[in-house]
Amino acid sequence: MEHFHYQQGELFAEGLAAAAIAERFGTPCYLYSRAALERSLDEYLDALADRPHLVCYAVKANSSLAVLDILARRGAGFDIVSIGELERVIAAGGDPAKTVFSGVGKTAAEMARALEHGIRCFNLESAAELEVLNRVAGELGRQAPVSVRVNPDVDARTHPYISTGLKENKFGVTVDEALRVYRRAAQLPHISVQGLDCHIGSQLTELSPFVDALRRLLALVDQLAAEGIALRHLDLGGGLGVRYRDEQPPSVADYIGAIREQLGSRELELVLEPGRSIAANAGILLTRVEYTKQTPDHNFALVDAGMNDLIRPALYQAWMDIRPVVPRTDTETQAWDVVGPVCETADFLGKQRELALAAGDLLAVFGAGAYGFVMSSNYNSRGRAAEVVVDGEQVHLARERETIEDQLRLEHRLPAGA
Ligand SMILES: Cc1ncc(COP(=O)(O)O)c(C=O)c1O
Ligand SMILES: N[C@@H](CCCC[NH3+])C(=O)O
Repeated sequence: MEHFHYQQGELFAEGLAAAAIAERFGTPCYLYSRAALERSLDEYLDALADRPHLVCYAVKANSSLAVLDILARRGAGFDIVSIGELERVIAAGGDPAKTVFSGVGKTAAEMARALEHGIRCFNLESAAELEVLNRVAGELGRQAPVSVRVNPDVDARTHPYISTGLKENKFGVTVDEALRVYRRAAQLPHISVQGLDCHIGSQLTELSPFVDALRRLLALVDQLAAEGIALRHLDLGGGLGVRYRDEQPPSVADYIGAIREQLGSRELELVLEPGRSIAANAGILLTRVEYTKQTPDHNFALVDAGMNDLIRPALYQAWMDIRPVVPRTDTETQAWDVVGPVCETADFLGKQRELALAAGDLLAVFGAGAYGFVMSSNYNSRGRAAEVVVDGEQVHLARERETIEDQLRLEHRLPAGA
């Protein structure tokens, strides 16, 4: 059974009516399905069960403590890009020893904290970062485990803002530079070379860019081995796409199958960093229509979720499915622009959507479990949405709706007389 499904004329999240959840927690509200999260993680774990592997869920996709907790209990490791994400992993019960640290701008303080927690690996993105890490590890009397993130220069054929593996992107180092970085790393006293890393972009809907990147990586693995630098793992990053509209991304099983075919009999542990493919379709955003406004050429449905709550449509012109929570039969279907209350023309969730709706109706935005709440902001002094997890017939509040008091708590007027 789908975790979000229509039954008796209304939307259910697992065993609960979405309308009742919206009533209880208010809108806008993010809703995550525990079973959906577990199922998507299991697809990775099952496909890799008979070979050395570590699935490091990319925390950036959805860093809710409740979500991390669910995935940690199910056996996930984590891919982090800041020390804040590591603190979340730890607070959620995740294991630092199963955590890899990516990102182009790690600070010395972040490195020190990650070393103290004993993370599994640093994915280095530059030669300069290697020197800083060696120094920090030396000061702490530790060995820092590292991989070098290679930018294989393959076209991920995705939105330009989320492509990361082209030579013009800021991520990783070229294959030639990687060789130099590994040679240097092998000589440094506080560095322990562990693996090779790459991540070529997000929302990939074809296998060929992954396979091309992997071939280039394996050639480098062989070259390093010939120089006496043996690697323990290969980290292929994340990036597998999901279906938002009519995309046809490969299944997790086919994706892993293609990787396994290239790996052949190599013993290397395979590390993956999936984010979107674990979380996107495990979440929806519930929002209520506050007003409708019809002009001679446009129908606007003004909803209570804005671009500050869900920025993907505004930022990438991303198409996300919008459906009524309780579909009506008493109004005709028309093309609606579903727009938020924020003072920006880009503040829309969807345009020209064929819907039958009226003020007061609830809408659900699908595929909102990844890069949804995590990219939200307080723009227009709006409080961030509540997050809840549905678990069978139970519902847990994962994050309270943010109030203006929460926002004001960190701020100060100038002192009197200033
Ligand atoms: C280094 C790294 N790993 C993993 C991911 C997760 O990617 P996705 O959510 O597309 O699986 C990202 C984001 O694109 C990333 O930058
Ligand atoms: N935030 C992007 C994905 C970026 C991936 C980050 N490495 C999205 O919503 O599609």
